[in-house]
Amino acid sequence: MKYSEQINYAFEAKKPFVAYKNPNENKVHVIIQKNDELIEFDDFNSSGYVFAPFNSDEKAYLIQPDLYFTDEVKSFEFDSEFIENKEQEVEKSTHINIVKNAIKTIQDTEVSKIVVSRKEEVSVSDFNLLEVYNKLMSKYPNAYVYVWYHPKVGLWMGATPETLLKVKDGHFSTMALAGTQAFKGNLNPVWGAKELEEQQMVADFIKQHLENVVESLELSEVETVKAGSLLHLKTNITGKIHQQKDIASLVKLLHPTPAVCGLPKELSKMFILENENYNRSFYSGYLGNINMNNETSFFVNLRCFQFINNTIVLYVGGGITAESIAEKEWEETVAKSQIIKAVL
Ligand SMILES: C=C(O[C@H]1C=CC=C(C(=O)O)[C@@H]1O)C(=O)O
Repeated sequence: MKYSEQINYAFEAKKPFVAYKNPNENKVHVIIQKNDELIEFDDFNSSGYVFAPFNSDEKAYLIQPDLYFTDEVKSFEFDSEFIENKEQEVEKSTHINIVKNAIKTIQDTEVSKIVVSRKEEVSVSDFNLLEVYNKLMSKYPNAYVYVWYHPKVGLWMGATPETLLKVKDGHFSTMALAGTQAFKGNLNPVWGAKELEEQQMVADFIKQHLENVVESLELSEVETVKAGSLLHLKTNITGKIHQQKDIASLVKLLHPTPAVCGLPKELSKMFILENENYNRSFYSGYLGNINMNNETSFFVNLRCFQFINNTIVLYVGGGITAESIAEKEWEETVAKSQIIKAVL
């Protein structure tokens, strides 16, 4: 079956579906649900495709795999149109104020990191779902690239560099991803103290929280990874779990990770909910298949956007620590927004 035809068919017929491509894989996986029932996800023993929001108090959904197939991805050539960043003085000063507020909170309280994010709207006159999805796949081959649709929720797309949790045959893997700088041709650049510390906090958090609940755990050396035009720092964390049913507790421990929320988790989450001035919805939530082919693989919903009424709403954020400079944090979100705008 051809993924392009099936995606177009499901979208036009208003059937819930998801298509995704794993990092560095040359095939698209497609899951289509027969009816348009909106199924809430709250049982980690279920099987299908999970789409969960940042705030676990809001609803997560499951797409049932009534039809599941994979299809080869062809290679595509696209001209990259560059969408100019228009002046965003109001958005910029709002974001900078929230970042300054986060820095002050970090200086004055026990909070050590807060991820501050924002959304940005871009009007698109002729949005072609398949064309944009193909562009995302061809431009970001080492990302997890998905398009998710439910007629009662909406359309989301993204190309994320971050794994939340993978579990297969009693083995798990996750990652501590944080720190950002522009890629300028060098895959081994020098990293600043702020970025190294920010990433170390994420790795420490994951290690501390998982080591008491898993059978074994190993951390790799920190490495630099490329995500589109950006570089991040990453530690791979792998090991064994005691039992398959541990997946629920691992996800609850990890989500939202300090790469998208902060430290400590509850206080930084409270800051975000009180200060960001918008609802993150599914941005910085997680998504992926659960218990399909004996495998669960969840990714963090980053570098993503929603399509509503001829408008793209894209979501970007960055980790704030005591060392942050507000202006630079704004620029980091502008660079992250370009990853999406490059395919529109
Ligand atoms: C929160 C985002 O990125 C996270 C992942 C990698 C690097 C990040 C950073 O450098 O701040 C963020 O923690 C986002 O892209 O919206």
